[in-house]
Parts: sequence; C-alpha cells; structure tokens
Amino acid sequence: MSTDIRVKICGLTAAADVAAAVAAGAAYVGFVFFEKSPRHVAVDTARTLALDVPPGVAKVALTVDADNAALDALTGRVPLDFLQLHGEESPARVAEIKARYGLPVMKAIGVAEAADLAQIDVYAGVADQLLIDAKPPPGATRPGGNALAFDWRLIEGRDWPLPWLLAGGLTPGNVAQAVARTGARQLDVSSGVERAPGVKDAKLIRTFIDNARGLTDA
Ligand SMILES: O=C(O)c1ccccc1NCC(=O)[C@H](O)[C@H](O)COP(=O)(O)O
Repeated sequence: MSTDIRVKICGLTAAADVAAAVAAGAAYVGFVFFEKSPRHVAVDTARTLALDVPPGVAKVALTVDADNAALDALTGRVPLDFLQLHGEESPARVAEIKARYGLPVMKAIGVAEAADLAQIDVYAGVADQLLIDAKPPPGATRPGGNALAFDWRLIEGRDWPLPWLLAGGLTPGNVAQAVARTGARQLDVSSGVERAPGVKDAKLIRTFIDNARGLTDA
C-alpha cells in the first residue's frame, strides 16, 4: 500500500467532479485553458470551481503557450497554487512566468523515445515540478490529454532532482503497473477517469486513486 502517492485529476469542468476528486483524495485538481480541448473552462468558471477547493488540495491551471495578457487575466481571477505549462515554452519563458506570477510551475515534457528525456535536464533547473507525459500522436489537436501512454521502460529506475508526475494514458486498470514500473510517486490523469472526452466519472476517479495507492486488488 502506498498512501503517499499523490494524484492530480486534470481537466475538471464541473463542481461535482471537483468534489469527487477531493473526496477520493486527489492532491491536485487541474483546470484546462485551451479552447480546442473538450475540457476547456472559461476563467470565470474556473474561478467558481477553484473557490470550492479545500485547503490542502492544490489548484493547477494548465495553459499552452499562453501570453502575458492571458496569464494576467487568469491569475487575476482564479486562486491558484500552480501553473502547468503544456506547450513549447522555453526555459527562459518558464523563468519569466515564475517571476512574473510568483507561482510554482509544472513543465510538461513529451516523451516518445529515449532522446526526449534530454528535455528533462533542460527544464529541471528552472521548473518546480515536471510532468512527464506522452508526446501527442501525429495529427493530434492538443498537446496533452490524448489517452496515450509512452513506453514506461524508458524511465524505469530513473529519478530526477525535483518532484515529477507521470502522465499519459493512465487508467484505473494500468495505474498499479505504471507505479511499479516507473517508481512514480505522483500521477496525472485525465482521459482515464472519463466516460466520454471531457466528462469525468466519479467512480473511475475513486477507483484510479485507490488502485494507484494499492488500496484494492487491481
Ligand atoms: O487535457 C487536455 O485536453 C489538454 C489540452 C491541452 C494540453 C494538455 C492537456 N492535458 C494535459 C494533462 O495534464 C493530461 O492530464 C495529461 O496529458 C494526461 O492526459 P491523459 O492521457 O488523457 O490522461
């Protein structure tokens, strides 16, 4: 049993789903600001959702190559604990965003092959946390949230000098194996706890977190 595993439920759009994630023991809740995503939320919706998140659960805003005007609008309205940068933000841009908004940053790193892991070292000195995710497949309309896993053997036995989350294609059915193979202590999931794109399922959220922590026989 690994009750210290921390789970981020990403792409929440409704109060009932935020409540389900909190009740199931999520450490982070994520709100997506990317208009082409089925999980996109408007700033005012995110504000309402975020105001209901209890202390101790971190509120994360996911953006993709957002400019300062968009980030000003977002951070000015929504109480946040982290910014998740899921685009092509350079290390210098990550540093600029951290300094300007005073929020810790999670930088997403897309992995499809061993060479992609070099990006981890590039961002390790500037980000507060890394989110190690599958690279989007060719033709994808969004850079994450594609229900696609990368080959976990690529990071087997690896660790980095900052906190990191494993993401990409995690489900209640494979999460225990993912933890065992990668040694991840933090996990991020979106599609795997949905019954349709953008529609979260409270039972899947609960089962995912229980299975991640070894609380069931999955
Ligand atoms: O979820 C989205 O729609 C999304 C859109 C644009 C950029 C990133 C997006 N999601 C990133 C996440 O944090 C996901 O949780 C992560 O990629 C894992 O997704 P999934 O494979 O669906 O669990």
